[in-house]
Amino acid sequence: MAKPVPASLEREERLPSIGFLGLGTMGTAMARNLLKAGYDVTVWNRTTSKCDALVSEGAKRGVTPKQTAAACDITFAMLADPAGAVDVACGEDGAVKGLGQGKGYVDVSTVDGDTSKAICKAVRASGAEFLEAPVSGSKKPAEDGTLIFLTAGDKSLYDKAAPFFDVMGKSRFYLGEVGNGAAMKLVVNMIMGSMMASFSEGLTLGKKVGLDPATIVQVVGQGAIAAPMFALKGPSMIKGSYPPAFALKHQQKDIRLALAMAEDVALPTPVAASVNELYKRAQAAGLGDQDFSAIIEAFELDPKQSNH
Ligand SMILES: NC(=O)C1=CN([C@@H]2O[C@H](COP(=O)(O)OP(=O)(O)OC[C@H]3O[C@@H](n4cnc5c(N)ncnc54)[C@H](OP(=O)(O)O)[C@@H]3O)[C@@H](O)[C@H]2O)C=CC1
Ligand SMILES: O=CCCC(=O)O
Repeated sequence: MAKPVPASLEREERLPSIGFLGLGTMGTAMARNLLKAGYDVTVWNRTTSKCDALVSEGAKRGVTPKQTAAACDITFAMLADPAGAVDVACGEDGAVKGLGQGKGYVDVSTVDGDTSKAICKAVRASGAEFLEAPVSGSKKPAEDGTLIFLTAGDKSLYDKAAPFFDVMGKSRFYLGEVGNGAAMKLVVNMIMGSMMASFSEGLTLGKKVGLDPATIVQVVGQGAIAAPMFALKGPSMIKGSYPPAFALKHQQKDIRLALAMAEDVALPTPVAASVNELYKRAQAAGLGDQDFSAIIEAFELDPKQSNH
């Protein structure tokens, strides 16, 4: 559901032009909401055909991240992982080469703090401002404009980007220094990945001892451990169906980054460490592009099995 046209649009003042780099599951939905809100949006994706739909809906087509950033006031980036985020920001035709004084770069990818700080350094060296803003919420919240933005970095850019966050999301947090947004996101996803693994383990045990998995989902949904995630994913999990909203490979990346963050502060994380082994086992069995709820399959896989 598109949000109402911002009041500033009705005053016909020049609105900031927006670049959006990375049109995967999340980026496409987020950029579409900015377009629907009436903003001037230029999109770019490594696989260029993924831009076609939004261009047909009125977006401009960016040629490279550099050209896109040069043409826009504020550029968002929504990439798979640290390598992708660095490639797009700092690579051969990276966005940083198109940035400069008066421009802003908002990286909404889920990466580690060190990656975020490295991109921030390169962006600020161009004279532009930087904000990390990873999001909580998956495909449907991205489509519905109900994401939660976990931001950190240049406060003045946070203030400039606030109307865009409010089009794409339901809430936003400003967490101070660069790295704090990444840390908050990794903490939340470490918890979420462990919750999903525990839910999967319980469903598998219940099935083994003869319980009806659908009834387990119902009972869980009515008690103290009820969670929207279990209600959303449970019915398809028990049918062995895992339509990708949040790919298992990205959840494993997030847990891997969270474990590294814990290592940096010498904190033992036995739960996440064991859960990570399950995600790695599922990924080795070829489930990486399935939804992260496919983790349930890991309990019945041969630990030595690998499809790679
Ligand atoms: N899906 C979800 O529920 C959520 C995901 N996230 C995070 O958001 C980010 C994006 O997730 P999602 O949209 O699901 O991921 P997708 O896998 O759907 O999309 C990944 C995007 O990154 C691009 N990409 C990857 N590597 C590179 C590279 N080296 N150079 C240029 N572009 C690259 C892909 O381009 P191409 O199309 O060419 O492959 C694609 O546009 C991830 O960090 C994820 O952890 C955060 C919250 C929720
Ligand atoms: O990083 C993606 C997690 C998905 C969600 O927050 O529901």
